[in-house]
Amino acid sequence: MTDDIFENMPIISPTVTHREGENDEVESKGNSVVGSDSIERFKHLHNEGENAEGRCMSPFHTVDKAEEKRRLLPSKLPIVQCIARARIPTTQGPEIFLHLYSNDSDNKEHLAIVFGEDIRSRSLYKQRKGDTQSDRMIRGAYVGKLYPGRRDADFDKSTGLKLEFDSNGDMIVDKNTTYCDTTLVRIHSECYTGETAWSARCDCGEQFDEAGRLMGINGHGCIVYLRQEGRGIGLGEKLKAYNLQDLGADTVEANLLLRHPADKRSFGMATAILIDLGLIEIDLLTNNPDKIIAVEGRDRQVHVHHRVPMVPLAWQGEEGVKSKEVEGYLRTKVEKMGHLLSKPL
Ligand SMILES: Nc1nc2c(ncn2[C@@H]2O[C@H](COP(=O)(O)OP(=O)(O)OP(=O)(O)O)[C@@H](O)[C@H]2O)c(=O)[nH]1
Repeated sequence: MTDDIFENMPIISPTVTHREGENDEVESKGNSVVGSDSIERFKHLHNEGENAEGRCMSPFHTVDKAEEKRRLLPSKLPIVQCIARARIPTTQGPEIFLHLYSNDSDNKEHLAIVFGEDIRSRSLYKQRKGDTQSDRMIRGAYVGKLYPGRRDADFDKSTGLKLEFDSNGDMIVDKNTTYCDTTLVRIHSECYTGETAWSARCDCGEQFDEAGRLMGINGHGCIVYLRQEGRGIGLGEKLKAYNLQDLGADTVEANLLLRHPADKRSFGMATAILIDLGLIEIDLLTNNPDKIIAVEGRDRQVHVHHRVPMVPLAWQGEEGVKSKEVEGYLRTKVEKMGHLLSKPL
C-alpha cells in the first residue's frame, strides 16, 4: 500500500468539457485517463492556465467568452409542468407558495418557492379537460386565499380577484395588473449537508436563508430549487469529494479526481420554470457569472437586469458560517471558478 492516497488514483485528462444539457459527459483527448499523477500535477496544470474543467478560469469574462458559452447552451429547454402549489406559512414570517414541478428530462421534483400571490404558473392554472373548481383549488390553481367552504377557484370574493381564460384554456395575464418591474430570483442547487446537516463546509444554507430573507422583505421573489445536489454529482459522490478535500484536494480537484467535471450542473430547468411563472425580467442573486448566462438561456428567453451579489455574512462582519473549510471553499470559487467575490481586507 502506498502512503500517498493520490499516487495510484487515475485522474481525468485536462481536456474535460461539460456542456449544458449534455449527459454528464467527460471528453478527453488521447488516453481518457492519465494514471499515477497526483493533485500537485493538477495544480501545475492550473498554474499554466490549462483549463482542466472546461470552464473559463479567467476572472475577466469578456463579451466574446460569454457569447461562446451561450452558444454551447442547449437549443431546447425542458418542458416543465407545475403539478401542485400550496401556501406555506413560515417560521420566518412571510408566507410562501411552494410549487412542485415535473419535467420531460429527468425524474426529479424541482421546486419553485414563490413570494407573492400574484406570481402564477401558466401550466398549473391552464384549464384542463374535465377540470372542476374543486380540482383547481386542490392543485393550488386558485386566486386569493382558500378558506373553509370556498367553492370557486377562479374568483375570490374577499379580494375581488378573478381569473380569465382564452379559448385554449390558457390564463389571460393582464400586464397592467401584474408585476412589471424586475423580480428578485435565486437559483439554488440542492445541498443536503449545508441546508439540513448544519455543514460549515459551504455557505449554501446561509445563502438559502438570505435569499428568503430578502424576498420576504420585498414581498416578492422566487427561489428556484433545483435537485442537483453536489453541483450535480449527487450526495454520495459529494461525500467522497469531502474525504478527498480532507486529504488535501480543493473542491475542483476533488471532483476531477472522482472523474466528474468541476461543475456538472445545468440551468435550463430553471429557465423553463421561470418562463412558466412569467418571470422573464429578473434580478439574479448570485456570484457566479456562468449562472447568469445559463439562466438567460441560449436565446435569451429570460433577461437578467442586475446581478445581486451574495456576500458571505461572515465577510460582512455578521454572524455567518465560519470554518477553515468554508474559507477554502470560497477561495476555490474565486480563484478557479471565476466567482465574483472578494474578501474584504
Ligand atoms: N461537488 C461539490 N459540490 C459542492 C461542494 N460544496 C457545495 N457543493 C454544492 O454546490 C452547489 C451550490 O453551488 P455553488 O457552486 O456553491 O454556488 P453557485 O450556485 O455556483 O453560485 P452562487 O449563485 O454564487 O451561490 C450545491 O449543489 C452544493 O451541494 C463541494 O465541496 N463539492
